[in-house]
Amino acid sequence: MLRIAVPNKGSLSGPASAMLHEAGYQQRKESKELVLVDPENEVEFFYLRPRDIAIYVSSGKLDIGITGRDLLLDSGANAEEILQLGFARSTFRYAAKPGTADGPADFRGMTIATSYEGVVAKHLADQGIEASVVHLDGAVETAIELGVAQVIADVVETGTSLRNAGLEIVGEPILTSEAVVIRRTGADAENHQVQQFLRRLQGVLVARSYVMMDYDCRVEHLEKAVALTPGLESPTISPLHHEGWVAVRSMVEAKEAQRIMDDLYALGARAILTTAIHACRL
Ligand SMILES: Nc1ncnc2c1ncn2[C@@H]1O[C@H](COP(=O)(O)OP(=O)(O)OP(=O)(O)O)[C@@H](O)[C@H]1O
Ligand SMILES: O=P(O)(O)OC[C@H]1O[C@H](OP(=O)(O)OP(=O)(O)O)[C@H](O)[C@@H]1O
Ligand SMILES: [Mg+2]
Repeated sequence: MLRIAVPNKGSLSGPASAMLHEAGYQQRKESKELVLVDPENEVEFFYLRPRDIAIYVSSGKLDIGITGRDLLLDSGANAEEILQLGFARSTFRYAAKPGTADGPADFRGMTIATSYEGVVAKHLADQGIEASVVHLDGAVETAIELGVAQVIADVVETGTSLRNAGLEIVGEPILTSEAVVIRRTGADAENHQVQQFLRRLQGVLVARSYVMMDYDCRVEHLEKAVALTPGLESPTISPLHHEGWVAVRSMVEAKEAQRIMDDLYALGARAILTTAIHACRL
């Protein structure tokens, strides 16, 4: 049975469970459930604090886990990313009151508040900056107003939290993060169950970002049309009863679909349809 760690709270929890559900796995119905066995898929899910997941996975007690790249790096655990999942995207950045610092070099002697001590201590050490780091569990933006620190290092998505606290970003992003699947570093890459699990999640990622496009076009326009819709492998071309016309079927990126439909129409293609993909194995 494959043993998988899933975030039980916070920004990662809902989207992770939704993705697993979309991939055909059973998911817990109550947020208090800590373990769920899915016998049909031979998988056991452990709902754990996102911050603890890399530690469980690196210990070898669980085969794989879903967590944030920033949490993985902060933990220092012996685990590695094997798939990027595209949700809980964020950057991790320094921020301070305007006029405090132009860049990290100005942090010398200052105190930096963060929930990600591991990441911050390493970043400062790599740059040779001596500053104090104070650990806070959350709502780090308030630390400056309350005089606990002059600088914070925190997760930034829209920047709303920083703006509301009257803070501005200092320097370049320390890292960019998203939800990732992790396994213990050096674990058997060929493990059949893990490979199957990853293929299912990859199927969800493709189904979410691609649509199937069908259209009819004149044979003499086919080359140009196919250049617009090359597909992942190659488009399917079928003859039409109407001579001189073919039907084309190809996967296209959902965010490009409307532009491609306009371009195909301008080329003379007609009956241009897109349909959602519900599941897929590439
Ligand atoms: N506003 C956000 N937008 C996108 N990703 C976020 C956001 N806040 C946190 N994350 C990401 O979620 C993960 C942190 O999960 P965690 O559950 O610890 O934090 P949280 O969502 O802030 O919940 P909590 O309220 O428990 O602090 C990290 O990978 C982080 O980058
Ligand atoms: O740039 P934004 O879109 O504002 O998002 C970033 C904020 O979201 C998270 O906070 P959360 O609400 O989880 O509270 P926390 O600080 O207690 O973790 C994160 O810690 C930032 O504070
Ligand atoms: Mg948070």
